[in-house]
Amino acid sequence: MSIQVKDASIFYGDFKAVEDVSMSIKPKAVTAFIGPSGCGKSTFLRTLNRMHEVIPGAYVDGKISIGGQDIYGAGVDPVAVRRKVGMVFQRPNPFPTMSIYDNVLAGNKLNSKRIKKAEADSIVESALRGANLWNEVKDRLGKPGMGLSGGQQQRLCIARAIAVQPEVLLMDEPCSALDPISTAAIEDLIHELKSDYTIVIVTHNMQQAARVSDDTGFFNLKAAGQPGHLVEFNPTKQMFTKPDNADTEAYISGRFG
Ligand SMILES: Nc1ncnc2c1ncn2[C@@H]1O[C@H](COP(=O)(O)OP(=O)(O)OP(=O)(O)O)[C@@H](O)[C@H]1O
Repeated sequence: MSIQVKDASIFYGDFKAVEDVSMSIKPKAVTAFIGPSGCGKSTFLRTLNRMHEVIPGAYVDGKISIGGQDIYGAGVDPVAVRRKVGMVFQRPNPFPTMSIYDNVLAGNKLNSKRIKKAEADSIVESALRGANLWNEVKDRLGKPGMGLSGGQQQRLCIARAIAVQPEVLLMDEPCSALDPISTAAIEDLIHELKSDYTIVIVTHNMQQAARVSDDTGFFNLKAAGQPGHLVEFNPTKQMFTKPDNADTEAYISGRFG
């Protein structure tokens, strides 16, 4: 599903963290957000599934539509939005007391009343296959999710996110806690997942943005304490070879940030 953002400004109480962002995110493609610390990448990402507003006093101005639906429209249930727009966080966060099997199903159990065993087994297998984890865990599905390596835990969290069949996957620095081999596994997975999902990823790693994304948005801050804004949004290839903006060029060539 495509995501259309029009004049979004994002607040924490009186503090405007992000100002006037407009962009069009393509369906079944990977879009990366880059930019220096504090420019509002994560804040903006969390507005795409209404996670921002769980912080008291936090709100969004402007319009955000996903697949044509205004997700902040009157009567829209934020829980339904979050079901459609899944999220994977920086640190793998499997539920510590749950088995691998139950971790994958955690979202489904919240959403629906009862799932038959055969259906549950099939959801678990296809989500774990989708997350490239099945072969590593199929013989120990009843063991705790916490017993996996960091990279496996992150793939388990991706399996949990895709088990509810979302349309969009948001990833907030999904590799920042991982070693290079696990990072490569997640990047390969992102590449495969984009044939089924619209993926938006925040990353500090510009090489990663260049490797995994089709489009890139560069966010920046005019000065500390000022709101972040979107400087440039372009196909990744162009962004990393011939950016439109001099500040983008300075950032990607490592002159600041
Ligand atoms: N819960 C919060 N309450 C108040 N202000 C916040 C909160 N979370 C973030 N901010 C502020 O909003 C601004 C944007 O932060 P955000 O974490 O979105 O930036 P970022 O670009 O993702 O940074 P980083 O790359 O360091 O993760 C910062 O000024 C930050 O201090």
